Parts: sequence; structure tokens; C-alpha cells
Amino acid sequence: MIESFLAQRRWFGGKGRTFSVTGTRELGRFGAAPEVVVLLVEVSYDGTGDRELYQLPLAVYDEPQERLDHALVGRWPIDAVEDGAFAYDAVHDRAATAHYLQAFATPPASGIRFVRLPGHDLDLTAHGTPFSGEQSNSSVLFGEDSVLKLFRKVTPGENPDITTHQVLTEAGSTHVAQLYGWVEADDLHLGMLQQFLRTASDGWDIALASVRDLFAEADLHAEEVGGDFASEAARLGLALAEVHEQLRASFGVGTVTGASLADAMSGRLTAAVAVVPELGQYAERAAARFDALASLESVPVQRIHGDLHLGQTLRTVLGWKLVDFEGEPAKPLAERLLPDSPWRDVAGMLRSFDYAPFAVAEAMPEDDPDVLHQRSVRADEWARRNRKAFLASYCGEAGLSDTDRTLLTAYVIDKAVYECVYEARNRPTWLPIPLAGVARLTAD
Ligand SMILES: Nc1ncnc2c1ncn2[C@@H]1O[C@H](COP(=O)(O)OP(=O)(O)O)[C@@H](O)[C@H]1O
Ligand SMILES: O=P(O)(O)O[C@H]1O[C@H](CO)[C@@H](O[C@H]2O[C@H](CO)[C@@H](O)[C@H](O)[C@H]2O)[C@H](O)[C@H]1O
Repeated sequence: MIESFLAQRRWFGGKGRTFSVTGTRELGRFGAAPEVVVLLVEVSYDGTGDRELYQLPLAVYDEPQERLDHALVGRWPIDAVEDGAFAYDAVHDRAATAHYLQAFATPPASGIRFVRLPGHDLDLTAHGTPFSGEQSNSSVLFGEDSVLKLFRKVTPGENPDITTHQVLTEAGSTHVAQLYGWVEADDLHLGMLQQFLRTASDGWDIALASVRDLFAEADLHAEEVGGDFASEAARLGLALAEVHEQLRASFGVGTVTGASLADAMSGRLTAAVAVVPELGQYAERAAARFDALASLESVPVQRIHGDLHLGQTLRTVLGWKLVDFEGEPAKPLAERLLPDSPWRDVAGMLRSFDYAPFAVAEAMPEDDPDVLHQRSVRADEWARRNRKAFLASYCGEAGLSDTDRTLLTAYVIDKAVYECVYEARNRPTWLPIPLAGVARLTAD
């Protein structure tokens, strides 16, 4: 029963693999009519020994609720066959999400703890609406006041999305949505409540619109077109520099050897070649870039975003905000919590500027070789211009030292290699984007 429900959810990471539910545990319950029951579900992947934990908040009703048919998980208790109550995914039920909001104001006596930070009067009258965009977790918007993100795949221990937002909120950062509180049970972080950014537009969407404007004006250069993105790219660079500075001040700085970073990158490259054999032709030249990194004795590391790209940035009337500090979802939590070089985040953004023109071109099929040539020149120009604006602004007056350049080059290659595997598995028609990136980055 739960298996078929999971298999159809966008947020379930085990789609396409053979799995079964090997355990369920009730973490706590609160509210009435419906009662919200928070279930922890253990998923095991056949023949691999891999196991994952998923959070399933349920709205439990005595009678079937037709309006929630699409969110039916099954009968409750879960092993009741015919005479049990009815359990629905709580995220989709306005009455259940109202219990969540109320619980932040009046914490219930329950295994589920609701922690609230001072400084914001919650609008307790706001209705909960499930977020309809693409995401790996499940968010509920409470009017124009707050957003509750419930984590789906959970791991015991600290969730960096909460702890990083907490530190940045307390430091007064203007580049994140303020953290209002979080939900936890045992040693699990289950969700977080944040400021709703009412005037936000997705950075990826704005970048695509800018490229479309450029392609529509074949004779003009990027800087001559109305939708030029370079000043936004520069503001993003400054925002990231400020966030990194605040994270350094709050979490501190450590050091690691360049050799340890280079080893990890080489290992990831070897694993990636096994998935994307076309990468093999660039392996030797990529290794030379990693060797340069290995020669650095000491590399500063700190808390970073960990998975930064244009889709993790929001432009509001008050400037750029960064969202989703959870790190790369595929990495184990322990790895995501390790301090890393801030150049990883810079590299993620630089790669995103390469992606945008290709994504637009892919959505505008064209046979005329002249138009195609013109577009490819413009695409290159757009990416180059925005990479340059972002980087110049991130580095500020200090500019880019030789050591910075060595680090950045290695991190950008590492990210493009990661993207090759990501695209091969998720969007094979987009594989040429990161492959072209690896080719360019490793060219002499
Ligand atoms: N505080 C916020 N206010 C408004 N929209 C937000 C906020 N935080 C995130 N979003 C939107 O929700 C999307 C998903 O959020 P994100 O934190 O990336 O979720 P996930 O971890 O599930 O991928 C973002 O791409 C952004 O468009
Ligand atoms: O946002 P997620 O944490 O789920 O990140 C994963 O998916 C991203 C795609 O949605 C992927 O990003 C890649 O594609 C983006 C365009 O869709 C592009 O802007 C990024 O630069 C590129 O890396 C990300 O790598 C992956 O981890």
C-alpha cells in the first residue's frame, strides 16, 4: 500500500529501483478531526543493503474524504484492511496544515516538537496551500506570510537547511528568507517554517527570459538587449560573497589539504566515467587540473550552500535570496555537513550560466544552419558575459589569485562531471551541456 503511494511521488528518491517498505514508526500525533499522525517509513532497496527513511505526515479521518482522493495513502492503522480509518497525505489537506500552523503558536503535547524563533507574529488565519512547483521535499504556503517545508527523506542529526538558515537569520542576513521555526522529533529534523518571499521570481526563469530576448534579436549583443542579465549576475555575486562572509563569521573556518580534495574529485571522475564513458577522453586533462589542486598544502574550508545554481536563487524587490541549504540531495548527510571550499558554490553558479542558453535553444528547434551558428555565438557570449560579471563581483577588489584560479578550475570541472552523471540519469538529452563544459574546461 505505502509502496504504491511512494512510487508515484515526485519527492521519492527510489523511483525506478526495486524497493519495499521494511518498517514504519509513529513519531507523534497532534490535532483532531483530522488527527495528524507523523509516520517514519523505512525503505529498503532489494539486494543492495541500501536503506532510507521517509517522512509521511498523515491526515487521519474516520470517513473517506472525496476531495482528497488524489492524496490517499491507505487505511489506518496501516495494516487495517477494510474497517480502519482513512489516511491522506497531510500536506494536501487544509485542515491538517492548519494544525501545523497552530502548533507553532501553541505547541501540542506530542512526540513532535514545534520550535519557534522570536521576532515574527505568525498570521494564524492564513490558509495552507501545497506548493505546486518542482521540489524534492513538500512545502505548504500559508497565505503571503510563511512557508512550511516538510523534509521527505530524513536522516538522524542536524539538517543543514535549518541550521544554516538559523545562523543567517540570527546574523541578520538580507540574502535568505528569515527562519521562523522548525519541527523535530527524536533526533530528526522534520521541517522548517520560513518567511514567504512574496515578490520572488526564480533566478533560472529570469536568466532564461534574458537568453530568449537575446535570441530574438539575432543582430544584437548581450549588452545591447533589454533583458541583459549581467547586472543581476553581478548582484548575485555580491550576495554570495556576503553570505559566505557571514557563514565564516558564524561557523568558523578550517583547512584541508589540496590533496584530499583532489583525491575525492579524481574518485568522482573515475566513478562518472563508468556511467558516462564519453567522459573518458577528458580524464587525463582533468587529472592534470586536479594535480594542480593537490599541490596546494592548505585550503580554507567553511560552511557553504553546497548545491548552488540559478534555480536556488530568488530575485525579490529587496534583492537576491538564496534558498535550500540542504546540499546535494544524493550525498550522505555526514558528507553534506563537512566544511568545504566556497569555490564549490561559485563553481555551481558558473555552470548554471553555461546551462541557460542551451536550455533555451533546446526549447526552440531550428534547422537553418545560419541561425544555429548565430545562436551558438550569442549563447557563448551570454554565458561568458554573465560568468565574468558574477565572478568579478564575487571577488571584489581582491580579484582572483593564482591559488583561487587553481581551486575554481578544479571545482568547476568537478561540478560539470557531477552534472554529466546527473543528466545521463535524469535528462539524457541534456548530457551534451555538461559534456561540452568538461571539454572546454579541460582544453589547453
Ligand atoms: N521562502 C520562500 N518564499 C517563496 N518561495 C520559496 C521560498 N523558499 C523556496 N521557495 C520556492 O520553492 C522552491 C522549492 O524550494 P526548495 O527550498 O528548493 O525546496 P526543495 O528542497 O524541496 O527542492 C524554490 O525553488 C523556490 O521557487
Ligand atoms: O535543485 P536540486 O537540488 O534538485 O539539484 C539537482 O537538479 C538540478 C536541476 O534541476 C541540477 O542542476 C543542473 O541543471 C540546472 C538547470 O536545470 C542548471 O542551472 C544547473 O547549473 C545544473 O547543475 C543540479 O545539478 C542537481 O543537483
